[in-house]
Amino acid sequence: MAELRFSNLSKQFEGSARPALAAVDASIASGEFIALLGPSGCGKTTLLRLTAGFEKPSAGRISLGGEVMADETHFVPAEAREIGIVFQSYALWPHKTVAQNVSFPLEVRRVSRAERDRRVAEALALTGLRDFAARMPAQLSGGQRQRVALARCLVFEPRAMLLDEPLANLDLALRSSMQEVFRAFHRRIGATMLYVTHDQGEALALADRIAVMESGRIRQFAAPEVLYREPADCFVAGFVGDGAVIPVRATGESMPDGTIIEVLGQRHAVRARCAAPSHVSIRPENVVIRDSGPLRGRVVGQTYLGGRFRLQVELGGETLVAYATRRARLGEALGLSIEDAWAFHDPESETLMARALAHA
Ligand SMILES: Nc1ncnc2c1ncn2[C@@H]1O[C@H](COP(=O)(O)OP(=O)(O)OP(=O)(O)O)[C@@H](O)[C@H]1O
Repeated sequence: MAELRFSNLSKQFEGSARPALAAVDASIASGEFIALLGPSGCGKTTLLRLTAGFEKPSAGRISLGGEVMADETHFVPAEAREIGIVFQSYALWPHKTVAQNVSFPLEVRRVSRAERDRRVAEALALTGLRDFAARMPAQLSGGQRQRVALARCLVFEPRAMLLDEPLANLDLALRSSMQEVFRAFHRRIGATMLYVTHDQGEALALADRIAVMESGRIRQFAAPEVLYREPADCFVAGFVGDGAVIPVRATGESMPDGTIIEVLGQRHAVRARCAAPSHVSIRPENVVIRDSGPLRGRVVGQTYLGGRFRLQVELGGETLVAYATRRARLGEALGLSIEDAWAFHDPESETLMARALAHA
């Protein structure tokens, strides 16, 4: 498996006013599991298709294992890149058995019969399909078909694997069991994986790092817990996870690992990496319900999540999200304090949020 690198990568489709990808820079280490996450039309599939070699970049470079796959002067065609692809639609041959489907990439590569049989058996064992070798795709469930697609991809030992919403066609229960299959599969073979998804739960559960995309750009590329705890801007704070994103006034007073801000009519100590934040991301865990808290809010919405309630609490024209262990009354007044929230500087926020909403 090989390192994958995008340098200043752009794609402008003919007749389109805005670039589908705008100067994307990112490096993916060998063996990393990366999720591309973002709203519809943000450029996820375009980045995957450029990596696969189905499209040519308008500018910039893609390299794999230090070799240039595409730039202004080079273009390695898709079939010569040795990249495996798993589509949402499975794309299996309906008239071939499971074993024949998995064997196909090896036949194309003129691998000997004995070696083919050995590698197909290994790929079927790895994906839990040993007992299904002789079945036809029509005799399989959606999850089993997707495992055939996975086996067919890994059988030729690709340099990287691209997965385009591979679980989007499956029902909720099957999705979570297939997530486990993907995770175990990645642990076993240590493949470099680029996984496109709309579903942030899936991205947070599976990926080593997530690239959050918006309008053809990567807004933040970080581990799931960093995206959640330390979003770089308003778009990421609003798109990943739950909670409120609120403009603040910086006081200029610093403290270890943070600063003091004014928000909701009070001063609050927050975590921050900049001296003058413009916004705060307040996750539900950051809102502590306590009678003695300095803030007073009113419950305007409530959802039972199983084990706890998700409350929407309005104060000062903003709506915070809090978790509670007991049911609240709509309209009930609660004392609150804000603890361990994260503040950041994002001058672009308003334009970005407007753009994202226009796409939603
Ligand atoms: N072949 C094409 N010709 C013209 N425009 C295109 C083409 N393919 C994609 N686009 C445009 O490029 C932008 C990015 O599209 P892309 O399919 O990469 O988004 P996406 O993030 O994968 O969206 P989704 O989650 O809906 O699949 C969109 O504005 C889309 O309309």
